[in-house]
Amino acid sequence: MRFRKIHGAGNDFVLLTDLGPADKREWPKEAERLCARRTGIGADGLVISSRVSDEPTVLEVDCFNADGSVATMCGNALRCAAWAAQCDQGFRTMQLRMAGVLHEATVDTNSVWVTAEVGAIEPRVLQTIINGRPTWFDSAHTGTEHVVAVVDDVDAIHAEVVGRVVRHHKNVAPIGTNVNFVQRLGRQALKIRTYERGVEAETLSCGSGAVAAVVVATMRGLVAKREVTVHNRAGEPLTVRPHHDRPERAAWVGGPVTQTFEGVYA
Ligand SMILES: N[C@@H](CCC[C@H](N)C(=O)O)C(=O)O
Repeated sequence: MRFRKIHGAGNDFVLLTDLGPADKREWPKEAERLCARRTGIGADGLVISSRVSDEPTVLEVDCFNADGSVATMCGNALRCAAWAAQCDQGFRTMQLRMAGVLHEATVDTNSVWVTAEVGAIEPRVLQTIINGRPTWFDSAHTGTEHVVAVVDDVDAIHAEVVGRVVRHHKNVAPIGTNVNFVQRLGRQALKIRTYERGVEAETLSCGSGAVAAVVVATMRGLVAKREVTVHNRAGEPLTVRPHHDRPERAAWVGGPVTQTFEGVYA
């Protein structure tokens, strides 16, 4: 089967497009196999994208985390799928459906933008000690579960260790959560580190996490209700801006997409 290895601002995926009817597999197991860093292709997730409508252009996009669990929203996977549709078929604007939710997408020269739905925001859902300091996390649903802590210095945090503890915290059981540590850099800039559920590790960037970070930072009055640049571990920032028509309910997230290589696997 042909695949693309592709990343959205450092969040990397194995991407399969327009599979034929014979290409049926047990996708959760396949995701685990393909995403394995040592024995597979290596990725944070497996993404399967198929065109289901021409007018308007609609892609059905499924995303599995590296452990085989289903991601109900993955901003970077959507951005990668939109990039590939532009590359293969020339579409610059399209809709993408993931887990039953329609997202808009626009492919510009240097950035691919998709929309994320903003749901419930809950302040202070859980607390943990970080570097000796009690630290609160707020939750923001951006198509999937995220908690966000605002801290002084994201680089001083052992994101992998604290992230794993918070991801399993009793207040977010049983489904758990993605965990974001955010530092304010100014009225329109944040720095972020994200521990991803389903990858069970820190990833280099997370689209829905960037939106959650901006939603929480806006609620706390730390950033302006405008475009915010979110600096991540990849050094390839994502930009989050309020949706023009539904600023409280949706946001655009945009940034680079890079294809690393293509291949064939058995
Ligand atoms: N990296 C993604 C989020 C992926 C989903 C997450 N791991 C989950 O299962 O909730 C993004 O770019 O949004």
